[in-house]
Amino acid sequence: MMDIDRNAALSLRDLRKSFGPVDIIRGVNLDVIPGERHAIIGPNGAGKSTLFHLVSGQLHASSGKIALEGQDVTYMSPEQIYRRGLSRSFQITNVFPTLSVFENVRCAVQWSRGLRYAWWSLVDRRADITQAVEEVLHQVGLEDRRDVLAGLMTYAEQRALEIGVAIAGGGRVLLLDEPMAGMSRAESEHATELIRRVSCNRTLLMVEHDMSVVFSLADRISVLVYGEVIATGTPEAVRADVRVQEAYLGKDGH
Ligand SMILES: Nc1ncnc2c1ncn2[C@@H]1O[C@H](COP(=O)(O)OP(=O)(O)OP(=O)(O)O)[C@@H](O)[C@H]1O
Repeated sequence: MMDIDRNAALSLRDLRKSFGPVDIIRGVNLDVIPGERHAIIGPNGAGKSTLFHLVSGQLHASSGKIALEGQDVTYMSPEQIYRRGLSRSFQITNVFPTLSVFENVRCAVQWSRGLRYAWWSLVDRRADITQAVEEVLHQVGLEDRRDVLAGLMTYAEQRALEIGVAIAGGGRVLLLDEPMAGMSRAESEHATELIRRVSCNRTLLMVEHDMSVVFSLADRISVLVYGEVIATGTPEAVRADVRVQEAYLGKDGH
C-alpha cells in the first residue's frame, strides 16, 4: 500500500468499509490538496455519504488509512478529528430551531473552544467569542438575521447557518454534504457564492448532486462509482473522461 501523502489536507489510502458481507467502500485512494475545492460526485448509493462518515469519524474503516494534514486519524472519534481541524455539515439540517442565529453560532464557537460548561452570563461578556461569532455571521451573510430564531428562517438560510456552525470551529478542512439539496436555482446560486467565500482560506471537500454547482465551484472532482474512485481531475478532465461519461454523466451534456 502506498503511504499517505503527508502534504495533503486529507489523504485516503486503500480505504475500505463493509457492512456485514457487503463492501461499500472498496479501496479508495484520494489526496485532497490544501486549499482546493474538491467535489465528490457519483450515482445514488455509490458510497459518498459513507466516505464522509469515515473521514469525519462517524464510522470506522474496515481497513485502510485516513490522514488529516499528515496525522493518522483513521480510528479517532468525531470529536478528536474535529479538534484536529476538520469541520463538517450534515445532509440533515443541524441547527437548534429555538435558539437565535447568533446563539447557534455562539454554541459552536464556545464548544470548539472547550467552554461547554461555562456560565452563559460569563460567556456573554467574552468579547472574543462575540467577535468570532460576528465574523462567522458576516462570512455566511447572516448578520442581519442574528436575532431571528433559527427555526423561523427559510430553509436556505438554515443551510447557510449550518455552514456557519460548521466553520465556527475554525477547522481548516471543511466537509459539506449536499449543501444544495432541496434548494431552488436562485437559492443554490446564492449558496454557491457563500461556499466560494467561506472556502477561500480553507480546504473544501463536498458531496453534491447539482452538477452545475459542482462544475462551477470545484477545482477538482473525484467520481465515486460502486465504492471506487474511477477518476480524479479538473472539471474539464472529468467531463472528458470516457469512463466517467459511461458510468455516470451520461450523454446529455452535463
Ligand atoms: N449502516 C449501513 N448498513 C448497511 N448498509 C449501509 C449502511 N449505510 C449505508 N449503507 C449502504 O451503502 C450504500 C452506499 O450508501 P451511501 O449513503 O454512502 O451512498 P451515497 O453515494 O451517499 O448515496 P446518495 O447519493 O443516495 O446519498 C448503499 O447501498 C446503502 O444502502
